[in-house]
Amino acid sequence: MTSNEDVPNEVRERHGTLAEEIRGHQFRYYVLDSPTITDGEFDVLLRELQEMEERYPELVTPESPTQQVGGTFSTEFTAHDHLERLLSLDNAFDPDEFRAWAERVDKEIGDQGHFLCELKIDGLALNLLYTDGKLTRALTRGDGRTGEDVTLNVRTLRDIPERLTGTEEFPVPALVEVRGEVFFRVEDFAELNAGLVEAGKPPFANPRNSAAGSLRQKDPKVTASRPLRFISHGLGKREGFEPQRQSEAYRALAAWGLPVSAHTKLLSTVDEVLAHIEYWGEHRHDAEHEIDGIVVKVDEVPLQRRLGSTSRAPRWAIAYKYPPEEATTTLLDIQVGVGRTGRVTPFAVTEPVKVAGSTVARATLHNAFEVKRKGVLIGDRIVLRKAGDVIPEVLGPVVEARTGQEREFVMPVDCPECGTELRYEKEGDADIRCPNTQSCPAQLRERLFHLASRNGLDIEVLGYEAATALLESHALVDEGDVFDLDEDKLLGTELFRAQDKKSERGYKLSANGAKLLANLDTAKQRPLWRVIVALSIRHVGPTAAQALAREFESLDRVFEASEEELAAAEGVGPTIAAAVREWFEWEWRREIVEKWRAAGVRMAEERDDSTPRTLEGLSIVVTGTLPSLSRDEAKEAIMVRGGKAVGSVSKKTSFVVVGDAPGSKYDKAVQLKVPVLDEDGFRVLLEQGPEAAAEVATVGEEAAADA
Ligand SMILES: NC(=O)c1ccc[n+]([C@@H]2O[C@H](COP(=O)([O-])OP(=O)(O)OC[C@H]3O[C@@H](n4cnc5c(N)ncnc54)[C@H](O)[C@@H]3O)[C@@H](O)[C@H]2O)c1
Ligand SMILES: [Zn+2]
Repeated sequence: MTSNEDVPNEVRERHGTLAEEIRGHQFRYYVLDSPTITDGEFDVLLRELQEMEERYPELVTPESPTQQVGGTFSTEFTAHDHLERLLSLDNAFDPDEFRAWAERVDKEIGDQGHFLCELKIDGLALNLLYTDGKLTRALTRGDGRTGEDVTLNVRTLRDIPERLTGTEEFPVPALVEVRGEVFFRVEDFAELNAGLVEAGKPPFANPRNSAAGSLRQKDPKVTASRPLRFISHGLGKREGFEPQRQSEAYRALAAWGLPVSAHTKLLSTVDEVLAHIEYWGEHRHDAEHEIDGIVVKVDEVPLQRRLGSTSRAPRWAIAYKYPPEEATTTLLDIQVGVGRTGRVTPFAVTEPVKVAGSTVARATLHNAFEVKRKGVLIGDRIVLRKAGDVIPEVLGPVVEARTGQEREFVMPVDCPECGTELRYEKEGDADIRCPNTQSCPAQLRERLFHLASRNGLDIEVLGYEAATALLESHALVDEGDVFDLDEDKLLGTELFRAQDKKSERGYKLSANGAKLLANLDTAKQRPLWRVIVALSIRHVGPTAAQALAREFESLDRVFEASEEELAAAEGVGPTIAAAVREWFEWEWRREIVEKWRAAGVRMAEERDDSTPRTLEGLSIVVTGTLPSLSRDEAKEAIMVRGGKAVGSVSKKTSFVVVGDAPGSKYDKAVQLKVPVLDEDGFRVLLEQGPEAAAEVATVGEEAAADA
C-alpha cells in the first residue's frame, strides 16, 4: 500500500472539493444538458485536478474524474452496455503539450506512424450497432461502458442509414459498432433557436447543448423535428472487418452509406500537424458545424493496439483544443453607443475576461429588445462569446448565480452625445436612432472613421483619434470637408502640430499631418465602389457598393436611377435601393458629393480596357487559400476581366476556385456539380478563358476524389 503521509492536508481537501465540483458540473452537462460554466472553464478545473494528481499520485483513485469518461446515464432511458468501451480523449492545449504527446507515441512505436487529423466536432458522441448491416441499437456515450438507449430517436436522423450497403471492396460486416458525433450545423442551430424564441421558449445556450437536448428526448417526434446531423469518427467492436488504417475504416464507412468528414487529413510529421492545427485555428468558423479543436489519431490500427488506452482515453489519439470562445464574467453595466447611421445600441460593460486569446471587457447587445430577450440584468453573471474577428456578444445570464441585487436596464430617451430625442424611424423597428444625422458628434466621428477604413478609402492616418481631434478643432464641419483639408487647417488641430523653434508660431505640420495630406491625395484615386462605401449609406457595404459601381458605373447614374431601377440591378435589391434613395434625399448629403467632386475624387468607374473582358457574365467563387495569390488578388483579377467575384456557391456559379482547406463552399460545389479549379486551372481561366478552363476543371465526385 502507498503511504499518504506526504500529501498535505489542504491539498487533499482541495482535491476532494474540486472532484465534487467537477462531478456536479458533469451531471448538469451530461444529464440535464444545462451547464452553468463554459467548457473552457470546465477544462481548467479538470486540468487542475490532473495536475494535483500528477504531483501526488496517491490522490488517484478509480473514482476520480480524471480516470473516468465524464458522462453518466439518466433513468429517463434504458441503459445498455457498449460492446467495446467508448472512451473520451486526452487534451493538449498548446503546441508543447502536443509535441509531448507525439514524443510519447514515438517512444512507444518508433518513428513509423502517420497522423490522421480530424476536426473535433462539438456535438455529442453516439454509438451505432449494426448487425448484418441493420441498425439494431444506438447508445449515447454514458460513462463509457454503459450508455442510454436512444435508438428510436436516432432512427429519425436522415444521415443515419437503417441498412448498410456493401461494395466489392467493403462488403457489409457481420457486426460493427460505428462511433460518431451528433451535431447541429451552425445555421440550423440559429434557425432552431429563433423558432424557440418565437414560440416563447428559452433558446439553447450553444449547438452542442441543443444537439444533446434534441437527441435525448422522450418523444422521438421532437427529435424528428430537429435537423440533427451525424458524422462518423471511429469504430468499436467489429466482426468480419479488420481495417489496417483508421483512414481505411473511413473509406469503408463511406462505402456503407455512413457520413464521414470531408476535412480529414493524413500527415506525417509533427510540424505538418501543427501547421494544420494553426490553419484551422484561423478558419474555425469555415466548417458547417462548430469545432472546438483538432483530433489527431495514429492512423495504423496495429500501432493503435500497441499504444492501448487508459481507463479514460486512448493513448493513440489526442484532442488539440483551441482557446475557448466562451467565458463567464460579471455584467457591470449596460451603456449605449451611437453608430454612424445613428443607430443607438446598448452594449455590455463587463469585468475583463479572457476569451479566444484576447481580453474582453465589452460586448454587443444589439438593441433594447435583445437585452429583454436575453433576459440579462445589470449585475448578472453572464456568458460571453467571441467567435473569430466578430465583436464579442452576450449569450445570456447564469440565472442560478443571481443574488437579488441585479437591476434591469432602461434604454435612454435622449442621445447620450447630442441630447436629441431618440426615435424609431418607423413603427415596429428594432433599432432606435438619433435623428440628428448631419451633426451628432458621435455619428460624424463614426462616419469619418468608416470613410477612412480599409474597406472605404483606406486613409491610414485618419483613425479614431484623428477623427475626434479634427471635429473638435472644427477643422471639419462634416465629411464633405475632408478633401479640403490643407496645411493651414491641420495646423489648427493640435494633434497635427510638431514643435518648431525656428518658426514664429513655434510649431509646424507634424509628420503625421503631412502623411494625412498625402494619403488624402491618393484616396481621391480609389475606385468608385470604395467612394460609395465611404458615403455611409445604410446597408451599403463593400458587396453592395461593388454591385452599384458595376451596374451603374458612375455616382451620377446611381443618383439618377429610380428606386425600381436600383432594385432591379443585380446584387442590389429593394432594401439597398430604398436606402440609396433615402440617402440622396438630403441636401447636405448631395453637398458632400459635390464637394468631393470639386476636390477631384473619382466619381465614375474607370474601365481598364487594357485587359480583355473575357469573363463577362461569369460568376466565380474563390475559396480556401491559394498557393501564390491572395484572395483579394484573385477577385481583382476576375473583376478586371468583367467577371463577378461572388461569395456563395449556387447552381448559377460558373467556377469555384479552390485553395487549401476550402470548407463548405467546396462541398457545395461538388454537390451542385459546379466546375472546380485549382490555382493552375484558375490561371488557365484568366489567360485562355472559360472554355479552356472547363477542360481542366473537375466536376462533382471526380473533384472530391482528387482532393
Ligand atoms: N460546461 C460544463 O459544465 C461541462 C461539464 C462536463 C463536460 N464539459 C465539456 O465536455 C467536454 C468533455 O467531454 P468529453 O469527455 O467528451 O471530452 P472531449 O470533448 O475532450 O473529447 C471527447 C469527445 O470528442 C468527440 N469528438 C468530436 N470529434 C471527434 C473526432 N473527429 N474523433 C473522435 N472524437 C471526436 C467524441 O464525442 C469524444 O467522445 C469538454 O469539452 C468539457 O469542457 C463541460
Ligand atoms: Zn446624437
